[in-house]
Amino acid sequence: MSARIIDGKAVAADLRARLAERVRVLGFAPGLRVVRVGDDPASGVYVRNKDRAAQQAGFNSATLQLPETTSEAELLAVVAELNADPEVDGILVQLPLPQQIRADAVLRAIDPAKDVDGFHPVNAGLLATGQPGLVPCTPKGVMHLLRAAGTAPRGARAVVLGRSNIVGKPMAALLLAADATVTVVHSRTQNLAAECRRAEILVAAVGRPEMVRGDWVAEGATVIDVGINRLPTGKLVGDVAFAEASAHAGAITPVPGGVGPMTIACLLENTLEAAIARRGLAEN
Ligand SMILES: Nc1nc(=O)c2c([nH]1)NC[C@@H]1CN(c3ccc(C(=O)N[C@@H](CCC(=O)O)C(=O)O)cc3)C=[N+]21
Repeated sequence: MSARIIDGKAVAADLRARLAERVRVLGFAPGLRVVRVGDDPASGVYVRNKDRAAQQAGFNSATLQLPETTSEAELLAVVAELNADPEVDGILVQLPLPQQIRADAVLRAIDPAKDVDGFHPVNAGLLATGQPGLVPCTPKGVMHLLRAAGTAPRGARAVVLGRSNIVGKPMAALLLAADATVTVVHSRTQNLAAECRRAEILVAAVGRPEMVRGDWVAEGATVIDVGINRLPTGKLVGDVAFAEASAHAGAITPVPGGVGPMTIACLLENTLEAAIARRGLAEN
């Protein structure tokens, strides 16, 4: 079998167009502020793509660039200012942060109502308990991709490879909320390949280039590759060996052009949701 390719770029463009239309109807520009400390290379492309997407969809978006030497207190002061600014609906502090700053302390300082990354413990807890809140962008984007691929989670065996707070855990919670039978596997799991081979939906989010081989993929499975790894050669690859996996999967996301663009579109979706909720508006 040769898998259908799930076109994340197209699904993201479609979502962004629908968000732009909702923003137009609402008649104001939702405010997004991204805070970047230092210049971690993983964040560079992301910040540029996000700024362009936000402007095009009618958002009021800006990136605050702080020096690598910024102290935790200084960053917390910036967050407090953004929390207090009525024009700001969404705040995102780029990770990773320099080592003198405790990421957990910063994430906890963001107003949960403006936490468009969905990383605040309040939003994580709301998701874990099945209550409405802001949901992390990457797993939210994966749910959109499954819908676009025609893969229904209900009753399906889903395996999530990776257990980070940013992707793995919220991904498992979303799949569970959508009635999948969810298994989370990780670096200490015995016989990873066999566990993955049981999956009808396989989400790879470990950050290890091409770790998932062809024989880890069940015939006809839907494979979602969250990894974005740059090889020493400069080539961008996912956590899945794409060519091998495509020989078994029914549908698969590419890297680039899969989950990455969805993360950005969902950041805008979250910012719009936050703007509507914070301002006490309803859409009709
Ligand atoms: N608080 C926080 N939230 C994040 O969501 C966050 C972060 N920090 N720090 C950095 C990572 C990285 N990240 C990406 C999102 C989209 C693409 C993306 O759109 N990639 C394109 C192009 C990639 C390329 O050409 O280099 C693609 O996959 O097709 C990449 C990377 C979000 N991150």
